Amino acid sequence: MPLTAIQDYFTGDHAICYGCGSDNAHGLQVRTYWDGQYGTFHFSPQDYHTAFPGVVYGGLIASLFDCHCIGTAVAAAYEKEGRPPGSDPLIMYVTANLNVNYLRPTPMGSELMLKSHIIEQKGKKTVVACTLSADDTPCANATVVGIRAT
Ligand SMILES: CCCCCCCCCCCCCCCC(=O)SCCNC(=O)CCNC(=O)[C@H](O)C(C)(C)COP(=O)(O)OP(=O)(O)OC[C@H]1O[C@@H](n2cnc3c(N)ncnc32)[C@H](O)[C@@H]1OP(=O)(O)O
Repeated sequence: MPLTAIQDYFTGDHAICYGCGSDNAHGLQVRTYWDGQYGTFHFSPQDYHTAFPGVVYGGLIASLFDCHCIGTAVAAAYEKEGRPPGSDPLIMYVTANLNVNYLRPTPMGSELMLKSHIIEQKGKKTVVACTLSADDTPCANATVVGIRAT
């Protein structure tokens, strides 16, 4: 597991994203740790992240999937090119498609774990799959299509 998340290499205009920008004080601060096979991210929902009593808001879950999977696509692209993360020329992806399945209510009060992996890397398109678990129980999964922007 790397000590530095891929998003910590993003600077300037690439660090303002609501989901993962380190310069966005109001953002979610998604951080993706890529080990060459899986991307991992832990998130603890706050009281205001609720949908109804005891259950995490689904839109928040979609946002976590979005930035974690795009971070996974970026990290995997650097690896595929045999370059250190963050090295020039900068690699960035945007989201073309985000598909979420809510499998069961995601409980408030537990740390959430997102685990992602690459389904496809072809040309400028990368497809990433991800599962979100609470207390080792999968609560949602997603597929994200990322398109290389830079
Ligand atoms: C400064 C400038 C750089 C900025 C760099 C960003 C920096 C950021 C830093 C932080 C990171 C944040 C991460 C947050 C993630 C977001 O929130 S990003 C914001 C939300 N997303 C957007 O605003 C994207 C809006 N959409 C677009 O700009 C364009 O539709 C896209 C996504 C670039 C694709 O357009 P395109 O390049 O013309 O794509 P095209 O050549 O037609 O298709 C390429 C491939 O993608 C597939 N594809 C295209 N669209 C779709 C789709 N909707 N569904 C499925 N597949 C699709 C095609 O089928 C094709 O597949 P193959 O035939 O190659 O197998």
